Amino acid sequence: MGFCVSGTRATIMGIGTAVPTNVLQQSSFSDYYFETTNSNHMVDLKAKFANICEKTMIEKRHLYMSDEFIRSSPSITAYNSPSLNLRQGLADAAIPQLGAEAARHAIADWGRQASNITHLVFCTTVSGCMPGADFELIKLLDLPLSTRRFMLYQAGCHGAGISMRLAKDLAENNHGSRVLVVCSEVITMAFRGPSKSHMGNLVGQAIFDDAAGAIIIGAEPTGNERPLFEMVSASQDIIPGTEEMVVSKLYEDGIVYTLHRDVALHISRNIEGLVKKALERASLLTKDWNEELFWVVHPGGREILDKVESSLVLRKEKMDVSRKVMAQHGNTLSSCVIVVMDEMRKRSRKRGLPTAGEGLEWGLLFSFGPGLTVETTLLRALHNQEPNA
Ligand SMILES: CC(=O)CC(=O)SCCNC(=O)CCNC(=O)[C@H](O)C(C)(C)COP(=O)(O)OP(=O)(O)OC[C@H]1O[C@@H](n2cnc3c(N)ncnc32)[C@H](O)[C@@H]1OP(=O)(O)O
Repeated sequence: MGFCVSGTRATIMGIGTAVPTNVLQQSSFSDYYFETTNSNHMVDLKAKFANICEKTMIEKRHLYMSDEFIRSSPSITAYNSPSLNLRQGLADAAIPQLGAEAARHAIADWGRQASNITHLVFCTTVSGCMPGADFELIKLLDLPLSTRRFMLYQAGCHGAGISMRLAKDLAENNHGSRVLVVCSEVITMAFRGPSKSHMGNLVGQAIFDDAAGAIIIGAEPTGNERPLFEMVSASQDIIPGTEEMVVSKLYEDGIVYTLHRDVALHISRNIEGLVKKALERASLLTKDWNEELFWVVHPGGREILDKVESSLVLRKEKMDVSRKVMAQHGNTLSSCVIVVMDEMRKRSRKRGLPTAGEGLEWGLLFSFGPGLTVETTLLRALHNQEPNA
């Protein structure tokens, strides 16, 4: 069983992910963090941080920075110390490396040669240099020098949504094009010690982590391509009056962000309207959002998933995949929803379901970022990639 591809619409033809090998357990992270940042004297703050870590429902996280690097970099473990050179040096290497690993998996999943890629959209929330991570990726993957590149720095957690929307436009308007989207994130720029007067930093230290995600997007699949999802529509909205909710600035001591207590509240108050808008735009008359839709929601934090779920009156299992990715990876910024999509199609295949979208045809992908900005992608799951499905 499966659904047919409709004409020239962009489809997702391959997905890949990558994480660094250094794994931190969340249950012991407060001890590790306060020890390595020489902050054990801040007893009350440490207890508060341990409580936040527990409430995240994250189990483990992956970190590009090694234990040795963290312990030998006092300018990084301080709350604020000039450290941009050191941070940028690490990001210069990490962002393309991790992105290339995810891209190799996506290309293998797609099944065609890297030389068939025509466009590259590279996105990261951290780092900034020219020639950039997109340029490095061309070298690492030996992509054609004529690959048309788009580099998005300081993209935010909604970066995958932006990149996919751009890739959709490219794929649908350039006959035969195959767009490689890479979202690569490491928290190297923003890892810092605790401060009593900056709780948003502490929340971020408890949830943000490293991962890369890559996808291949193209229209009009050829015989040997087996698309997973069709991208029916892709849109962006700002939630009015929320620009102070998530703010990230680059200083000489790295990226400093503020996370307001009410991020989840604002997202959940607006999500129903955005769902309706996306469905109406496609003239989709779904009545039961539990029975008829699959959900790929950015795991920004436990509270965001909880509140989105309750405001849309979704059954708990509808957010299972986002929760699993959050538990196993934390919030990996822009790459997170790609990891969720990958997990969903793997789980669907394992369970023998007919589509990569938990057996359903229609689904919504949401990524959230500063602004607050919401990227909404309406997906149509085509078929499972299991050869005999
Ligand atoms: C949306 C985007 O732009 C993209 C992104 O992904 S950015 C990241 C967005 N994610 C977030 O902002 C995190 C969302 N928050 C959460 O998931 C949850 O609040 C959490 C897991 C961090 C904590 O769980 P919780 O159920 O709220 O725990 P709770 O016991 O109420 O709070 C723990 C403490 O942290 C404080 N706290 C939580 N979030 C805070 C924040 N953003 N700023 C300051 N303090 C905060 C609480 O006030 C509380 O303090 P006290 O101990 O003094 O009471």
